[in-house]
Amino acid sequence: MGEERNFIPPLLACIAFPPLEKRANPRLMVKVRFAPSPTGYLHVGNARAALVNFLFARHEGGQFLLRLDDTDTERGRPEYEQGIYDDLRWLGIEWDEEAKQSSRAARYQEVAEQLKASGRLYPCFENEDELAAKRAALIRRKLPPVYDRAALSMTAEQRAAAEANGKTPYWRFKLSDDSANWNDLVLGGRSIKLTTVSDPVLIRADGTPLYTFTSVVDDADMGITHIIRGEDHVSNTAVQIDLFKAITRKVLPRFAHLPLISGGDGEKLSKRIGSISLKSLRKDGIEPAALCAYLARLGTSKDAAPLPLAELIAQFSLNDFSRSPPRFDASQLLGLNRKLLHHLPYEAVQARLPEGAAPAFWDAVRGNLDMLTEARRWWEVVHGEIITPELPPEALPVIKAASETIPAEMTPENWKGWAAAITAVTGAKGKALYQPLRLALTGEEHGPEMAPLLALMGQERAAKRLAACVAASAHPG
Ligand SMILES: Nc1ncnc2c1ncn2[C@@H]1O[C@H](COP(=O)(O)OP(=O)(O)OP(=O)(O)O)[C@@H](O)[C@H]1O
Repeated sequence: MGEERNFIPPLLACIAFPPLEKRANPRLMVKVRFAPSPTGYLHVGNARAALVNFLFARHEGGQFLLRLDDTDTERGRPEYEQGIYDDLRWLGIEWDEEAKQSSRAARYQEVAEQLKASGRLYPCFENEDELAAKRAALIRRKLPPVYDRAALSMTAEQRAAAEANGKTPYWRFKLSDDSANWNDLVLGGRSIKLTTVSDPVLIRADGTPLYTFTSVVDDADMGITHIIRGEDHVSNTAVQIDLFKAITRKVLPRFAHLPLISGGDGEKLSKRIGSISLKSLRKDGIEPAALCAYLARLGTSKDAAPLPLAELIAQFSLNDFSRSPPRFDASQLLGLNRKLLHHLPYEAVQARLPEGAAPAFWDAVRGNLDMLTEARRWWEVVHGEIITPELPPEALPVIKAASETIPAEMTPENWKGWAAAITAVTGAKGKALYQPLRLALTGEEHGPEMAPLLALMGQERAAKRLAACVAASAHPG
């Protein structure tokens, strides 16, 4: 883990975090966790949960734990696990500690035995059909479909008889008769009467523990002080608070439930169906810093701004989050990506530019990129080949005059004088002058400023392109 913790993506290498021990006040140590299941590649909703936990931890000088909920052996896969590490590192999210639920089976077993001994975990034998029939009967009587605890009143003989008949019990947690109250740091005050909730199943008939249980045991054991997660977990919270009190005397963690992000069309995101994954955004050329800046402010009262991670940490507050669910807006993310690229120094992108690209190239093109991958196209324009365009007859005099007046050396300063010389020969100005020239020299209608591009392209290449354009336009097809 040592090496992994020190990994800082090149883009963020300029931002130094003080070592944890210098920031932390052990008495008030905040500790949060991001607990994804490796059942698919992280999507933007998961990334937001991870980022908000990370920003909160760093803002408070606390610790950030990455905990893999890897008990779903059917859907979990090693490549998804690797994907989680890769995606978080790509975003610049470092974790201080790592845990895996798959290695904690003995501990879950131990806590389950304690709950059984105290009578809070009881065996049940009803199958799905029997439970569905009970629920339907309650609904017909207009009563809430809460489990009737029939299994709790079984005698030892009845249990033994059920097991002798080949039934294996699964285990429910006996909820208390109280209310679970919490002051949600995003949603506000919440109170849920536990008598309106069914006793949750914590252990399946095959002995494997369920998320509701493992998550509480881990949060208690690992000293989590704040549980920041998506609103999809809010229905678990009342039960988990009761369970937490049953297994430990520790202080309850605080809760913050963030409204879920929906897709561009309002659809629900899911790892399992591969919604807007970080992997695909990375492949599309989105900068991790742009995604962080976008997600840090999504669903908050603040406007998105292309801020570096250190600034997002400094300005972070859970109070900024609104209670309404935000939508993922790809065009806003792209806008931030663009703004961010414009300000990135050469050193931050050098490794991802085409081989041989120097600072002058980056300075010439960066103002014109939506994504860094587009730099390759401009590299071709200045150092490679373009498709020679065919121009309409009225544009030909400009190109011919350009060929005749081309300066012996192509420097950024020569561009204005050259354009004036073409005007003097043809009378063409403004769009009538610049449009055909740009097309003939770059093959593109729009792009970065011509002066630095031409200097990079060089006199010889420019002259060849003008000649080829004259030939192609004079003999179209
Ligand atoms: N659309 C979403 N918006 C914001 N947070 C989300 C969204 N979906 C999941 N999360 C949060 O991401 C974290 C990781 O959750 P989890 O691994 O269960 O993801 P998931 O996408 O719901 O997975 P799956 O599709 O496999 O059920 C949790 O805190 C969860 O609340």
